[in-house]
Amino acid sequence: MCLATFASEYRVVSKSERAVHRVKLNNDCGFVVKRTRTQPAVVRYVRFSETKNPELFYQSILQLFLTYREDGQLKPAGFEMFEQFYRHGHVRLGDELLHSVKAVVDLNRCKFERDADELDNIQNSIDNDGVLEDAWCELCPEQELERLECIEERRETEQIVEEHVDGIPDLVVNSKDVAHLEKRNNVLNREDGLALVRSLNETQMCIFYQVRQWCLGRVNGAKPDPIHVFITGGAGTGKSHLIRAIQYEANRLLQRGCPDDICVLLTAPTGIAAHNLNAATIHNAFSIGKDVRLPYTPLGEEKLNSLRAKYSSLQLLIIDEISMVDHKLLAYIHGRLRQIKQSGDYSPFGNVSVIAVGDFYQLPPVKGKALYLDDVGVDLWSRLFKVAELKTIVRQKDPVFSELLNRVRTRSKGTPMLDSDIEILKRCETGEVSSALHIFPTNRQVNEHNVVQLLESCPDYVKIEAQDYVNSKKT
Ligand SMILES: Nc1ncnc2c1ncn2[C@@H]1O[C@H](COP(=O)(O)OP(=O)(O)OP(=O)(O)O)[C@@H](O)[C@H]1O
Repeated sequence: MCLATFASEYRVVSKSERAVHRVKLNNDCGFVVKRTRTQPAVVRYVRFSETKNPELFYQSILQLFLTYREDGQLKPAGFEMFEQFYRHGHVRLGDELLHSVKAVVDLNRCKFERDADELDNIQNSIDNDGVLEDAWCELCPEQELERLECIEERRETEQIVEEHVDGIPDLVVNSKDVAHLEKRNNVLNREDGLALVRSLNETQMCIFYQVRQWCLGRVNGAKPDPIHVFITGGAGTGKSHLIRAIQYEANRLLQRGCPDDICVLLTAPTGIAAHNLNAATIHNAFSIGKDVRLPYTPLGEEKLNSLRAKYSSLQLLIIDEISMVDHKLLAYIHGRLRQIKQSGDYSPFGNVSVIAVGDFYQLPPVKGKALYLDDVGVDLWSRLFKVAELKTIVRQKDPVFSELLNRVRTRSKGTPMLDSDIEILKRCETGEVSSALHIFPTNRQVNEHNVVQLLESCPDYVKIEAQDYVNSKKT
């Protein structure tokens, strides 16, 4: 056996130790015993550099991995260098056959030197470039970030505990009377946030991670280009669910330590859409009037200053229900962000990243043209935004019904519906009068339904005739 095998499988027995199966060494050199462990022991030995000290390198590997009895056998007559013997020599082993020295050494060596080449490369790069100060951060930025966050969170908790121990009288006596915490209602706690992220399906997760990667790039100072993503998909494919997860994660990553900074802004074009998402309307968020006209009218200094202060940290804008945003409104968002961010060039949206979410099969803009129809002026939509599509309907568990909904969604006006689809929809009719939300195709039907509902819920109504008038432009 070679020296490395011997060192890993046997151990020297001290004189006083009475090991049962000890083996006596020749020339009165003491005793050894086979180790009882199932895995060979790790052997530590000096590693010489093959390029810098070739002679020592080859001598050491021959000593460790070739079977020999005397030192002279490692460089027999006829070989001037250990390397020569390693490469061209032959030895006769216990099986009486002639073996190449290289084959024997390499075979034994690979049992002990796993990943040795990688380790050599690392050692070389450390020798040449020195130790990287933040190596872990480069290798695995996400884990490093989370580690730093954990440290930060722990420090904060420790601080709070310390303050509590010191005992601030007002807070200790009756905290309810003297202080209250204001909860920001669109901020999830870590547990709920993680649960939300874990609930995403594969496609949602893929988009989520792309945005997360961008956020990490920003936080790590890599200055990635702004992203422009259009997340689309039919009703119930989980668009809003996904943006809630994105909003949570992007806020968590970008908002480094200042909870009041607005780094991620969630908006929607209409009040109802904004209310449902706990978001701001686009008009309100950017001080945009009701009737926007092009060319763009810049915002006055006073309002601009307050928006600059409010959005100084803004890095990501999310616009839900993008199907209701028209070209003019998008141009105004671009204009406002350019003014707020003082980008000084024509970079879209003042270099703020934008995630637009919606479904062009759903409601179009109240006035103006939908974004997928031809652009006016600068192209802020079709060439800029990358499309990410969610296809699986998660709102419905029944796959047959989901497919039906998808067919209804993409059906053009003249195409008849499948008989089987009509039959399934008819089966859903219960005939019951219900207070559930009703959807009608025309305003007239909506008004009729609303009046009926109103009279039912409030029979003692009083009718007051409205008097409408128009302000005279002269006065
Ligand atoms: N990955 C998921 N796993 C389980 N449920 C999900 C998932 N994604 C979304 N949901 C749920 O499916 C329902 C529909 O999702 P969501 O409202 O986000 O869809 P949407 O695409 O925004 O629909 P719409 O276009 O009608 O607004 C919600 O109740 C949501 O909680």
